[in-house]
Amino acid sequence: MSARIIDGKGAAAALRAKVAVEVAGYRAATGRAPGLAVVLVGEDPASAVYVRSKGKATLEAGMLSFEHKLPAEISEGKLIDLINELNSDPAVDGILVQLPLPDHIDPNQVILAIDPDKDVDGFHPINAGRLAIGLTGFTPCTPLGCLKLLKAELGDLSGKNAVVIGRSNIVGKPMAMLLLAEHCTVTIAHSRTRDLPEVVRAADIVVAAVGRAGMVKGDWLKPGATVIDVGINRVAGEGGNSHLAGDVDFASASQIAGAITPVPGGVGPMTIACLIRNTLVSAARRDGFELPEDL
Ligand SMILES: Nc1nc(=O)c2c([nH]1)NC[C@@H]1CN(c3ccc(C(=O)N[C@@H](CCC(=O)O)C(=O)O)cc3)C=[N+]21
Repeated sequence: MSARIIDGKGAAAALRAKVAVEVAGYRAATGRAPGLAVVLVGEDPASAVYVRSKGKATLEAGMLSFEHKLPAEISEGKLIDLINELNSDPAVDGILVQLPLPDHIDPNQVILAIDPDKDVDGFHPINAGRLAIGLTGFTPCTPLGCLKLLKAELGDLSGKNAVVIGRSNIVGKPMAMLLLAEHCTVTIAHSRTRDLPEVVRAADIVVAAVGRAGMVKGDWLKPGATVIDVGINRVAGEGGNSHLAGDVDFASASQIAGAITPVPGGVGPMTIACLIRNTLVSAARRDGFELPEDL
């Protein structure tokens, strides 16, 4: 084991503490607390767990949490009615609709209904466009968390070769945009990439977001590379047990990488910390309350 283990859990706790300090200042200045509305449709147990930890983190930061639990059978129209109410509710600074949604609801229609200036997930096309052209908006929480870990580890990223494996709207594409804005040379690899191991071997920075447990092996890595593992895969073990595994084969990768995030305890906790951060940013923008540059 030669790699440094990047402590995402610790970094997330530190970010949440910084946010809490700023929330206190915001409340003192404005007489109100930032509010996050989380909408959960149906009873998916994994989603229920995430929603609970988001609610807890929101309250711990001194913000208000509004949870809306809707039955799986709710129509797309009724869900959008709720979003419209939240859009015009002055107590709500951020709106998050937990994905995935049931099959009869088109997630694109739902995301389009969210006021872009309350879209703390950064999933609305307006925010994707703002990110792409360098305007102020909201950056999706998982890639933002990855970027914060990378900058804490490496400092200036300018000129580095970065390979993002995965091209989702939620992680891969916005991650590539963020790294480009940091002046990296960015390659987006995906399931049809030819000779992926060779592509990855050129990278100083590897962000793996493919959803396949253990896919990225140690011998794919340039020695000393910084590896950010976004994967959260539940893997069946012996005796009906299961555990979480990343997209990177940690045992082999940690022999070669310079630094690597663990799963759990890496990117996941940063995602939630960045959601809290984005909610405060939303509230602060509405009131012209100044936040530290680097929050
Ligand atoms: N609109 C929307 N926004 C999201 O941000 C969103 C979503 N929908 N749907 C589901 C995914 C997943 N997600 C996670 C957040 C934190 C952890 C996390 O903290 N994971 C812990 C482990 C948790 C465990 O033990 O299960 C860790 O990696 O250490 C994981 C996953 C946010 N998501």
